[in-house]
Amino acid sequence: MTSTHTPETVIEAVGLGRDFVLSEGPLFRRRRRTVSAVRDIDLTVRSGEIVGYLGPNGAGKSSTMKMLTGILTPTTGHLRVLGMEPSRERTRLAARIGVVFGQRTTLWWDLPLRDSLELARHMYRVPAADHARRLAELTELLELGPFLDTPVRQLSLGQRMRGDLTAALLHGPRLLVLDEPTIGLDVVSKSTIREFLLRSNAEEGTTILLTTHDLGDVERLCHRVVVIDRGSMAYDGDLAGLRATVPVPRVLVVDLTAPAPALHVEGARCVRVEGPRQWLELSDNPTAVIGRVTAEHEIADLTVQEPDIEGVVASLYRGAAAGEPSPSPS
Ligand SMILES: Nc1ncnc2c1ncn2[C@@H]1O[C@H](COP(=O)(O)OP(=O)(O)OP(=O)(O)O)[C@@H](O)[C@H]1O
Repeated sequence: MTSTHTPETVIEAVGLGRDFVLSEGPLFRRRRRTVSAVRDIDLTVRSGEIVGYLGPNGAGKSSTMKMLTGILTPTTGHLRVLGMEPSRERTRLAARIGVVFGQRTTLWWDLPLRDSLELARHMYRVPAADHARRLAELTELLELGPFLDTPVRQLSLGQRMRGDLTAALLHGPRLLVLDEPTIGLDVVSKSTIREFLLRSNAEEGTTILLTTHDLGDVERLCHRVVVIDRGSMAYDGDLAGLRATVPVPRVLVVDLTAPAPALHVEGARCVRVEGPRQWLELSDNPTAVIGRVTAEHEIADLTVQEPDIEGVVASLYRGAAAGEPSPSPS
C-alpha cells in the first residue's frame, strides 16, 4: 500500500477540486462555462477534532461535504475519508460515518420516530442488541422519550433534529458530517444539541465536521475553523485567530426606561439610537461595560449581540479585497 493515511487521520484532502460545466445562452448559441465550486483544498482532519467549515453562501461548503460523503466525485486532487475513497466506496464509507443535513430529514415522514430508527438499523445492519443499547443511551441523552412514538411529521424542528442525530449516530460512526445542525432551532434545542455533540466527541472520540452560520455553534463546539470563499481555502486555525484577523465588535443593545441622548460609556461607542433603545459597539469586555451602564443609567433590558459568522467572514474578504495581508493558515 502506498497510501499516506495514518490511523488517526480521518479526512485527508490534497489539492481537492470540483468543477461544474454549465451550458448557457440561447438555444443553438449555447456556450459552455466551467465553474470551480471548490479548488485546491488541502485539509487534514484528525480523530477527535471538531472542525467548523465556514464560508459565505456559494463558497463551496456543500460541494465539499458532498465529495467527503461520496455524493460528488472530485475533478482534481486526492481525497481519503477513514482511508477510503468516498466516491468509489460510498456504501462502505456510509457504514462508518453519520451525516445530517439540517434542512432535510432522513427520517420517514409518516412513521413514528421509533420505526424510522428501526429502519435505519436495517439499513446499517446494526445487530438488534447493539441497536437497543445505543437507542436507550441516545434516548436518555437527547430526551427522545416523550416523542419516540410520534410520527415524524408531527415533530417540532428541534425534536426532528434530535431524531436525525440519533439516526446518524445509531451505528456508532467515527465521523459525523453536519450541515447546519442548529438552523432554525430555539435556544434550548440548540443548547441540547451542542452539549450532546460535545459529549459524543469527548466520550466516544467522534470526529465532527460541521458547516454553520451560527457563531454560537462555532464558539461552543469548534476547536478549529476552516474558512473557504469562492471555492478556495482562506483560513485554517482557531476562532480566536480568526477574530484577531478581523475584529468585528460585539454590540450591547441597551433598553433605557426613557429615550435619552447617545450614551457615553468607557469601552463602548454608541452607533445607533432609536427612542429608548441604543446600540453600543464594544471595545471592552461586555461585563465591564454592562457594569458601567447599569451604574449610571436606568435600564429596562440589556442584550449582547454577537457578530454572526457571516459578518466575520465578510470582513475577512473586505480586508483581503482592500489589500490587507491575508490571514496565515495554521
Ligand atoms: N450542481 C451544480 N451545478 C452547477 N453549479 C453548481 C452546482 N452545485 C454547486 N454549484 C456552484 O458551485 C458554487 C459553490 O456552491 P456550494 O453549494 O458548494 O456552496 P455553499 O458554500 O454550500 O453555499 P450555501 O451556503 O449557499 O449552501 C456555487 O457557485 C454554486 O452555484
